[in-house]
Amino acid sequence: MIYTFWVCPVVAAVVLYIYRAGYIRSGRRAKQSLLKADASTYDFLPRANRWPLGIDLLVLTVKALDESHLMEFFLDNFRKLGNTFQQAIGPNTSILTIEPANVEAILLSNAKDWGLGFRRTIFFPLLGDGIFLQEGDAWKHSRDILRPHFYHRHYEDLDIYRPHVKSLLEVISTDAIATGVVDLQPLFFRLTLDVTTEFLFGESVLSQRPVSDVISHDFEEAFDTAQSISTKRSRFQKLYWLVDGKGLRKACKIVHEFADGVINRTLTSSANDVNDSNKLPFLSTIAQFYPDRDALRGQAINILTAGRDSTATFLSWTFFHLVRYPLVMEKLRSEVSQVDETVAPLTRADLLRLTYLQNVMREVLRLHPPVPLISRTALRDTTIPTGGGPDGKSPILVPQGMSVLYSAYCIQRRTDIYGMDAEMFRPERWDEEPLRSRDQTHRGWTFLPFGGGPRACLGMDFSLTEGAYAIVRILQRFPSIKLPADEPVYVTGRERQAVTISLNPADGCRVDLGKE
Ligand code: HEM
Repeated sequence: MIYTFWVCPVVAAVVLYIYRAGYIRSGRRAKQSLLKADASTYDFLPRANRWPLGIDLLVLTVKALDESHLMEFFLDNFRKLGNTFQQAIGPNTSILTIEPANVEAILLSNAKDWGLGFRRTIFFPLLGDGIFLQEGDAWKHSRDILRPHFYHRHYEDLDIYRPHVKSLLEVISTDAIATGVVDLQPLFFRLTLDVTTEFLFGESVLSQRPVSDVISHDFEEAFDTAQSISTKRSRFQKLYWLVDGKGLRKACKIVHEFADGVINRTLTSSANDVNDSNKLPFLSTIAQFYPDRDALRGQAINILTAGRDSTATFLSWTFFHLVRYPLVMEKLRSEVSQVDETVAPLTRADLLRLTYLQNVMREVLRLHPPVPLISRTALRDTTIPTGGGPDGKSPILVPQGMSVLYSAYCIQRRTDIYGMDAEMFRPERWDEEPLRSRDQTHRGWTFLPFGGGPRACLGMDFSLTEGAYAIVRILQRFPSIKLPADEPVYVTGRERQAVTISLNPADGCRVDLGKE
């Protein structure tokens, strides 16, 4: 088992040392703060681990990861322990919650008390200094600079997606020639890479090309490796440095060299095209704010990561569900047959009018949010509003330095919020009360695939438009798409899942294109 070294004695000794030091410090601080705050201490929260240092929890977590059932494991813990509990693994004690009120406080009303914690240290070698890892004024500056590039008028006509979705349809047809069965997942990753690079650099890397561009494929491989090592590191928190620093450095070097090459090309061709500043690509416009090349590369890789992975994952889960729910597929197919690109090019507004499609996308994001778990770390002693005390309703004191994790995946499967059929893929639920009447953006902090508050996803509309357009075109081009005969079917949530930077179907998204 690849994670066996986690429990080797040397690691255990280091963990024990740091754990004791950390525990004593945070315990002292918590007691002092309690004098000031009318909140109950986290000590009384149900605990996911029983053994010291959370060795039992560590073993179970590693097993769940190995079996590709990590989110199911989290969900089981919430069902056993309640909506807010604590867990300790090694030196890290954290609180996990699926209370909408706690999420609202952390992301919005009390956001000033919360920071990104270890995210910056762990992901910096790959992502560099970009919006995902910045805080305070640096983050606000980036957000102000990047936000205007995401206005929907830039992609209202869908021109940015059109050629790449066309290439995707061609690749799917070619791949399907032999058996009629295709794994869409890797193809979606290339589609979203091509779209995002076009969006950022004004010129796509065209990774879907049949004669593969070796450099862009090396980049994809290195990008995946760097993300996977960084994600493993994030699970180790303070002990992140134990995980494959050499592999990470090697992969990051390839990613950075690739990004530098594309950035150089973009800036050189923009310099030759100074007359039409409206046509300057995203990157060239932001380059004036980031004369330092490392900073510019950082922003570019941040957007590239966000733009490629989550949208590809979202599309994979969409087809994963559609082929398993033929009635939904049929209803959706009937709706998308109302629009026809050969009559007039589709626009974003046309896609928004396809209401069943919008419901299907919401339902996919509910059951399989690409970012299933998010953490914030207390910048100072603070509280979350509910989950503590004997009745489980009092505020909870969170000492400075402690992390609170919320899981959109687990909140969005709560039966008291979504009904007893919360585990079922049923897009119709979005037309029913009370979901219909919830506010569109955060649905009362119970629908959080794009986060919330001031750091909510900047690319939400861009990715939903890309996803909607790709779904429509695939269904129109391949009207007989279905589940391959030999494909296993599990109850939703029991399928194998891979958790890297985003949540993916671990066995891909195989579909049978049937007779065209
Ligand atoms: C289905 C697709 C997507 C999902 C589910 C998603 C989800 C998220 C989530 C949950 C966050 C908040 C993270 C946090 O609170 O720590 C976020 C932030 C962000 N997303 Fe997305 N995202 C998607 C697509 C995109 C795309 C396509 C782009 C850009 C091309 C993008 C750009 C960003 C940026 C820049 C941030 C950082 C915002 C900040 O820190 O101020 N996202 N995304």
